[in-house]
Amino acid sequence: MPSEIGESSTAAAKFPLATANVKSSGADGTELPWVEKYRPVFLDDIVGNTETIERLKIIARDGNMPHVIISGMPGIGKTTSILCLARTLLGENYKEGVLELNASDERGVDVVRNRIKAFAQKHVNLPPGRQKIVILDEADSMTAQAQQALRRTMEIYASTTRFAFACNQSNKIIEPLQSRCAILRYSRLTDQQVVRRLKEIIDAEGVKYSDDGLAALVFSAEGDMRQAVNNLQSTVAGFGFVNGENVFKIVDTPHPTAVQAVLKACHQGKIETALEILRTDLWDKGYSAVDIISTMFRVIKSMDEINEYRKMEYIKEIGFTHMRILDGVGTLLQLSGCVARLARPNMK
Ligand SMILES: Nc1ncnc2c1ncn2[C@@H]1O[C@H](COP(=O)(O)OP(=O)(O)OP(=O)(O)O)[C@@H](O)[C@H]1O
Repeated sequence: MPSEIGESSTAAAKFPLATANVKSSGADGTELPWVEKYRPVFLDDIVGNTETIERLKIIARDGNMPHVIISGMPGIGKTTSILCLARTLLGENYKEGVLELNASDERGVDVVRNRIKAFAQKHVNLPPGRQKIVILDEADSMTAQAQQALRRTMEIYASTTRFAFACNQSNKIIEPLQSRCAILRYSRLTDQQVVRRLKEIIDAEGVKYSDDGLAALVFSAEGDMRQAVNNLQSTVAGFGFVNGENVFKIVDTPHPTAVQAVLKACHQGKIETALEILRTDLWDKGYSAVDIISTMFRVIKSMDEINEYRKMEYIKEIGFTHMRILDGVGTLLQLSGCVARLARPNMK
């Protein structure tokens, strides 16, 4: 079945680089995106979600992989974990033993009926206790009909073929498939985990950086490692030096210091100052209302000078304004109203 072999070789080509053994450029000499260059090769290299990764390591050691669904937000290592697991389980048989299909491939009912079934029927010599693996990335974007068509295939060929689904929302996977799989949920990576990985890459690439640059990368990534690494690479490519200012220029979101200044002024009851900063440092610079309000939400959570009760009140107000903005009223007046309401309880 040449098409399946072709498919898996593309997959194999996607992750050939161990952290300790990195190639710096692609086949045509262009520099690889760092997310690919530093994509973990072994389960040990994956940062975060320790307990779940430990479970995968046990499966990798004992073989007999169950059908699995790995769900969680984007960029936290779901696909990478499955690829590492498949590589550990199948070793040199990876090419013939894996069929990887992602959202860019056609994955309708016909593909399930023909291609996946043909792969499941294909004979591949694997070590004892190992099965072929079908990896369905972004499985939540498969139609319900295509998912239905998988039900029987998964059962009939279970002795020779196992399925691994990666998705953002496991509830978009139909119940019958969920009940056939072990469901592993990945959580957002912590700031420390993102920092750790970024520092490894920074050291390996000899990047010049400052601590506020690192903090800005972590702040803007919100636990998404792919985003953090991409922003790091873009900042290096654009400015050669990673500091807070450069990172926020690259990610094009409001600088948290400006947003913090607005919130501080509100907390001190200085409404004119708050409105002035809102207008000149944020709105006039072209940031959208959604960007400003969502940065407000993230900044306020980390402002220790505000007591918990007041913080909750502020968050409620910011939340209501966020809703109105999402409803379509993203004007300066809307934001100014929010700022006024935040400042009011603190005014004499
Ligand atoms: N936990 C992690 N440890 C180390 N690197 C990671 C981790 N998560 C993501 N990365 C980096 O981000 C890139 C993308 O990760 P991956 O494709 O596994 O994300 P994903 O969770 O499957 O996202 P999506 O839901 O968008 O498919 C990897 O190539 C790797 O460089």
